[in-house]
Amino acid sequence: MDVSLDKVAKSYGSNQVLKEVDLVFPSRKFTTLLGPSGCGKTTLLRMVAGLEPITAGTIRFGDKVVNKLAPRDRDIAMVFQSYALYPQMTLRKNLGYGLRVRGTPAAEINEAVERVARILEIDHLLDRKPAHLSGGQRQRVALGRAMVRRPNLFLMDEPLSNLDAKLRVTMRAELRRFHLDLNATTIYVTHDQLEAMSMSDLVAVMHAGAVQQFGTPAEVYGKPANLFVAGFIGSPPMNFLQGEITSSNSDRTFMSPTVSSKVPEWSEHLQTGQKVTLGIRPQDIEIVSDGTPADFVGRVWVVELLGSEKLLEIELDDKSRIKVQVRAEMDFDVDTIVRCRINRERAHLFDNQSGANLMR
Ligand SMILES: Nc1ncnc2c1ncn2[C@@H]1O[C@H](COP(=O)(O)OP(=O)(O)OP(=O)(O)O)[C@@H](O)[C@H]1O
Repeated sequence: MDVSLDKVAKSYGSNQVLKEVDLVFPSRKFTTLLGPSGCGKTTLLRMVAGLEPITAGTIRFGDKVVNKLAPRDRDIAMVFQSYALYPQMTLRKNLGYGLRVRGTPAAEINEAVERVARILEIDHLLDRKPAHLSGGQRQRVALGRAMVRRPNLFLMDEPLSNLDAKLRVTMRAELRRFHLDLNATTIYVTHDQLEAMSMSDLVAVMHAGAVQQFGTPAEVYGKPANLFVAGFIGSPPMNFLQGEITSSNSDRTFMSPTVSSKVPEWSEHLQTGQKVTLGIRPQDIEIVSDGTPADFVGRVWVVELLGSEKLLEIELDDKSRIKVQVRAEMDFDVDTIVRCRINRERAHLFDNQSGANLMR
């Protein structure tokens, strides 16, 4: 069942927190709403759940308009940041709660609870109470409670944000695996781009109450629609440089006071004199040896070891800095002068007025 939003908007008084949003969450896909705090992701999720009335537009589950449908009639399961388990109940009771209040026969509840507990590998804990569980185990119980009912739609709002960093990474893989096993339509909210990139089939990048780009993780990373998406996705983040397009003969070049880089031949719609921002990821800059043509030259300002890579911060003449990622074996002392080349097939140029990516 697809979930579709058609010009869905939300205002609190005069404060418009969601502009007209058009989105389709495809059936059986794991789709993430990703964006910084306050961009409206939770509000959007709560509107899909029916917990928040919509100001304008239409929400459909399949062909059915659900604008006025009460949450309990939408056949959804929600998992929140706070697990909201019942402390006085055992896990078995916690997991079965949703079925019990619907009057499901005891034998059926038991079977469903045990099936889900096996999938989540918490079957040996069923007689314990939540206080005697670790954070990760509690999180699984919260997920299990949502899974027991086999809902049409899973809605999850930052379910991993209360876990420590290591467990969060483990749970990311587990959630992805649950999704592959259950194949239920899932809408997931997070501000953590690594979480979104690692788990999702599709990502809607949101900013200021609007969807900036909707695509696969590879698309939003490799072909960011605008400056916001380019800066938000990717770690370490993309470098941005202000400059303009110049031409001589048939060549066009991005020029700034410190950087000069030829522009790919296929980027035909760029105008001479156009003010642009060049975006380049630290992985897409290479340090070249003396004598090789370079796009810029700078001084190593600081070196950070990231594990199998090193991140160099290079200071240019105008004191601006560019991050360059190299293999950890490569040695660079601070204050060394280095020559750098931009991989121009991977560079992006953004219009300074609209922020739109001119290279798409
Ligand atoms: N009940 C409310 N009344 C008034 N304004 C609200 C209400 N709920 C949310 N807002 C405002 O709507 C905007 C979007 O909030 P929302 O919680 O959807 O953002 P978010 O992207 O989920 O952020 P976060 O990750 O911090 O929860 C914020 O500016 C918030 O202050």
